[in-house]
Amino acid sequence: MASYYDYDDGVSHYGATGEVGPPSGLEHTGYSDTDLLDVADAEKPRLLLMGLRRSGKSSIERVVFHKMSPNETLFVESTTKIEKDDIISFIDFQIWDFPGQLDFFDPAFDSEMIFGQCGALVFVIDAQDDYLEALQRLYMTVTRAHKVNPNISFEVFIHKVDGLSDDHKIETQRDIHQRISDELSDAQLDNIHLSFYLTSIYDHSIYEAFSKVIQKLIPQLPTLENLLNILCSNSGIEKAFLFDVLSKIYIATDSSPVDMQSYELCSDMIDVILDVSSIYGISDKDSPSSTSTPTSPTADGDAHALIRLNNGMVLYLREVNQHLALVCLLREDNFEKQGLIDYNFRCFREAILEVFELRRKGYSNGNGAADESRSTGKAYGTVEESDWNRRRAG
Ligand SMILES: Nc1nc2c(ncn2[C@@H]2O[C@H](COP(=O)(O)OP(=O)(O)OP(=O)(O)O)[C@@H](O)[C@H]2O)c(=O)[nH]1
Repeated sequence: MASYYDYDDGVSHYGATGEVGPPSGLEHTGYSDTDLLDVADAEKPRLLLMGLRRSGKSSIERVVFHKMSPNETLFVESTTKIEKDDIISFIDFQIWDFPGQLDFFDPAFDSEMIFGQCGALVFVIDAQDDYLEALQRLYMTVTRAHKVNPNISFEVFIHKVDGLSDDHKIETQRDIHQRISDELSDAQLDNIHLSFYLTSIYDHSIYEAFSKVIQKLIPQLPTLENLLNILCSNSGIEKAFLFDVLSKIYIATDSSPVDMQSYELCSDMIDVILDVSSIYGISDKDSPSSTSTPTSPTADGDAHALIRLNNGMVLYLREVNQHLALVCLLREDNFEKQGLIDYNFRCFREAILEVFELRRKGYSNGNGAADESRSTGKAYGTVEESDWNRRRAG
């Protein structure tokens, strides 16, 4: 049975009742110093968080992956060393949070090692501040990283936009895009592609942006989208999201356009279910079949929930496995055939598990997938609980 879990730092986390230490889903190693890289770290896909001091890098990481409330980030201390964070969830990767005052010309700065296995580089710009210096740093970072590893995807978060009017947001994004594109084009580096996102930790925009960043690291994305499309068209579902429950990042959605309101509703539903199940659900110890420490909201790993909205729509959540949940939005009329929807969901779940099972086998046999992961920085999801336990023990 899952519950919110309090670390010493008072941050709420999703984990298993009665566990001592970090919850099974999310572990913060909090170690520093690049010299201590071990082999396992070197193999994990890496996501770098860079930007000037106080731009909001650590806050983003804490809010998205450690459930810190946005207001608490006011007290986050400045990062002085590279902080690595193992995200052991459905998406198994490492986040490296860099200090703002990073010096690229320091001989200790090993570009090859840092950018070599990087899948994505997220550069955070404080939109409430003068951003000219940040743009210079962005240019320097992108050109250096691209030289070492041309496969990195560059993601620019134009951050703290909660303090800006809608017009100002658009104008800032346009200006930043224009300036950096001009600089890259002057240096004949037009082949470097940057993606821009308007973000704030005070709303869902940061989750939405991170979802898109992470999706680029998931090689199975087209298959997942296809499966979701098939599910939606055969079950009368208007919109479906496949969520990583721990982070509330959606790892895939069907191909109909994402509208922010539907996304927010589906994402909020996960919070509601976790909160309710942590208070009223069956505890892990109560379950006779309980042998391990599942992060599933129910003992049998088959959680589902339904919320009827006052506009004739229904929100329906089904647990896929301990890390993933499907949340969909459909018309109440279509929900009359719930049996059909549930049957289709079971087929969908089997297909998803098969996709990742194949990948996992490739990964653990070392027959190509792992090598591919190392060179592209892609994240390989796995589904077997035993596998998770093995990794945690390691
Ligand atoms: N208004 C607003 N403030 C934010 C947002 N994100 C972060 N902040 C604030 O920005 C300040 C700096 O955040 P940090 O996360 O420490 O910034 P950092 O980039 O990690 O800073 P260094 O560790 O010094 O490099 C904190 O006071 C946060 O509360 C946001 O989306 N909106």
